Amino acid sequence: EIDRVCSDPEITFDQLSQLKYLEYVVKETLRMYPLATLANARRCMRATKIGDYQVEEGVEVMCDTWTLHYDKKIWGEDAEEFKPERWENGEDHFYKGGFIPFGLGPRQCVGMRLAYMEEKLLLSHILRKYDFVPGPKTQTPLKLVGMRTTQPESVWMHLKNRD
Ligand code: HEM
Repeated sequence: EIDRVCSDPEITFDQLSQLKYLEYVVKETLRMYPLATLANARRCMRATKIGDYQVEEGVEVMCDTWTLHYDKKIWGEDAEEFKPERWENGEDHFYKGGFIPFGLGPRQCVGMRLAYMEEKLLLSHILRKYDFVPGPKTQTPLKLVGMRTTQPESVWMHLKNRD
């Protein structure tokens, strides 16, 4: 896909928008590894009821993004598998609010579009020249570390020249 769409040395914004499969890969990665889950906490400003739960003013409420992102009722029996194809029918195909790596609502991550663009741009430049190949030091599954944001403990990969 990248070879077909990005034929010039420079990669444009329009070309990035055409990289649909790469977008599915990025989304699927953010589903399986949501890296900033503590960021979408909220403080209740006025006592209210959410479903069966009474929430008092001042209480901090946090959604468990990890559980949501692996919920088989939303994603299907293959929720544990890395499957970019599941995004082919668009995001609206899933339960709204089931995918929240950037939070949701008026305070949703203001950098979301920039983050998508950066990830796609960087990956396209690398993948045009190299294949990622696992080596003896590659950690599988990834061991995540961190609290407010998480990242893999190590990411050892070999870059194999595609020429
Ligand atoms: C993959 C990358 C990123 C992830 C997963 C991420 C995730 C998040 C999450 C979960 C929130 C909380 C949203 C909520 O409360 O509903 C947030 C907020 C925020 N993010 Fe990001 N973010 C990313 C990249 C960025 C970038 C690149 C920028 C800026 C250049 C940025 C700036 C912000 C700011 C300013 C807020 C606070 C927004 C507000 O409270 O109105 N983020 N982000």
